[in-house]
Amino acid sequence: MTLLLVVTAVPAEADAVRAGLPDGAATVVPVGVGPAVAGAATARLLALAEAGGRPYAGVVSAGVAGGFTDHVAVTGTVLGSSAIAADLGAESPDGFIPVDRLGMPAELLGAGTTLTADRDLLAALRAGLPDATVGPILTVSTVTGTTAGTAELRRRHPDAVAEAMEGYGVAVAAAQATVPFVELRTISNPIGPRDRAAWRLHEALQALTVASAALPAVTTAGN
Ligand SMILES: O=C(O)c1cccc(C(=O)CC[C@H]2O[C@@H](n3cnc4c(=O)[nH]cnc43)[C@H](O)[C@@H]2O)c1
Repeated sequence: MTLLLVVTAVPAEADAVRAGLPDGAATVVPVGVGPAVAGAATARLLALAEAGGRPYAGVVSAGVAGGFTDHVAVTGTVLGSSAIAADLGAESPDGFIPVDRLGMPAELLGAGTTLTADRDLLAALRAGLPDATVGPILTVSTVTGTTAGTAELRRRHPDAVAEAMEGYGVAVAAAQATVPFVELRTISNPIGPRDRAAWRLHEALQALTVASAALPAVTTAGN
């Protein structure tokens, strides 16, 4: 039987996912914070599974996230239609330039700054989570924490529903291993001026447990 790999940033998120899953429904691993460490760790897990003759059927980047509150409420659930590397590029006097518009050779850019979720995995999760908000999820290396930063992201990505720190890195690892990818997040805080004390982590982790009950359907998607 092929298995699903669910990667989270921190152990508390992994525990929340496991609490919503039947035993053995997925391998759940906290791989660390940020796109680089999450991508590298996910790539290693995928390669080891493949080398062992038991490749994963899909990879889910799961956890809590900051939400664009015009799209989703705090404690709500979001599904990523794509993972966008929102701060990979260059600043200029005329504004931010995404890395795929810097004139570099295409072969150096992989799939570019936007990686689309696997259609079948996304459809399976949408079916199980009809109240989830679906849209692009931004991946940032720096948590947005000002009104100006929020407005700038909003201007550049008006359809984005949330930001987190791992999705794009995990998506790159999945794409290079040709394993389907999707991102599932619950909202712990609004994106905006930093107010860490107001994060509703406990409720977001509870929501993550509830949402994770939809994950077993993902294993059969597309088969
Ligand atoms: O301290 C705890 O108990 C605890 C429990 C669960 C999660 C955490 C985190 O610190 C999660 C970090 C993780 O969350 C994502 N995240 C959440 N909000 C945002 C945001 O506004 N902007 C970007 N990322 C966000 C991110 O993926 C982090 O890796 C602590």
